[in-house]
Amino acid sequence: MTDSITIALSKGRILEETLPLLAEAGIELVDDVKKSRKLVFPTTDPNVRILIIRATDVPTYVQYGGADLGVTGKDVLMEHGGEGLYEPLDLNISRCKLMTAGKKGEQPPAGRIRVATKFVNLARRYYAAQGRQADIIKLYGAMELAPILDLADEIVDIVDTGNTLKANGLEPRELIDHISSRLVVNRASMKMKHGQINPIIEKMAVAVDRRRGSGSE
Ligand SMILES: Nc1ncnc2c1ncn2[C@@H]1O[C@H](COP(=O)(O)OP(=O)(O)OP(=O)(O)O)[C@@H](O)[C@H]1O
Ligand SMILES: O=P(O)(O)OC[C@H]1O[C@H](OP(=O)(O)OP(=O)(O)O)[C@H](O)[C@@H]1O
Repeated sequence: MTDSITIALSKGRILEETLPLLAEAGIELVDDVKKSRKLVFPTTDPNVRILIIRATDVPTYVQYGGADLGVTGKDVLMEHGGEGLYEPLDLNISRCKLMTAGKKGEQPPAGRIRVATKFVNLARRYYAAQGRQADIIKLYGAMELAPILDLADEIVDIVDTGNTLKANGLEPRELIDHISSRLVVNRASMKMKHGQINPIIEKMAVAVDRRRGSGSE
């Protein structure tokens, strides 16, 4: 029997950068996602469908089996914790850095530090590992405003070109980790549906290697 496979993706850069890799595994969207209000999409493989959900929800859907596979940033995975998930493949897409940042020319306080971020769990772990006392303030976006409005001394956020920090009078401080997007797999699905999931992983791995080799990332 052929099981059906559900893949969770998020709109935006992850969707755009994952679709060419899935195409090399024979999985292509039939509809134009941008023009649709649907959340579940059929693909050219009758046994595979794609869910379009919020980036931060991808690990949760895969953990609880709502999706068998998903693609998510390492930052989101670090924040989620990774329970119930296999992480078999670094897709080498949506690359960026997870950093601390603060007001340009300002030093972080010597004692307790106030940190604004949407990554509260990973920020807590990071400052604890540094032996620094930190009050973590949860925000859902526009973290760059927090130091300017004196809500926080520092932020923990994604940095790519550094333009967003610069445009808001901030500068990067410490590198927490290099980030790229990962393929994640539900642990039970990996066992029960390995006959279908393994070939998808293998074909995507070949596509990732080829891109690395040709320098197109
Ligand atoms: N400027 C960037 N350059 C490269 N990669 C990035 C950049 N910003 C974020 N990413 C990576 O892409 C992933 C998805 O980011 P995206 O902006 O599409 O979603 P989001 O807005 O963070 O999610 P949500 O909609 O849940 O708030 C992030 O988790 C991160 O790994
Ligand atoms: O260093 P840069 O090249 O400026 O990129 C960093 C910005 O990119 C991301 O935001 P994005 O543009 O994805 O918008 P979002 O906040 O809606 O996710 C991230 O949250 C930073 O704000």
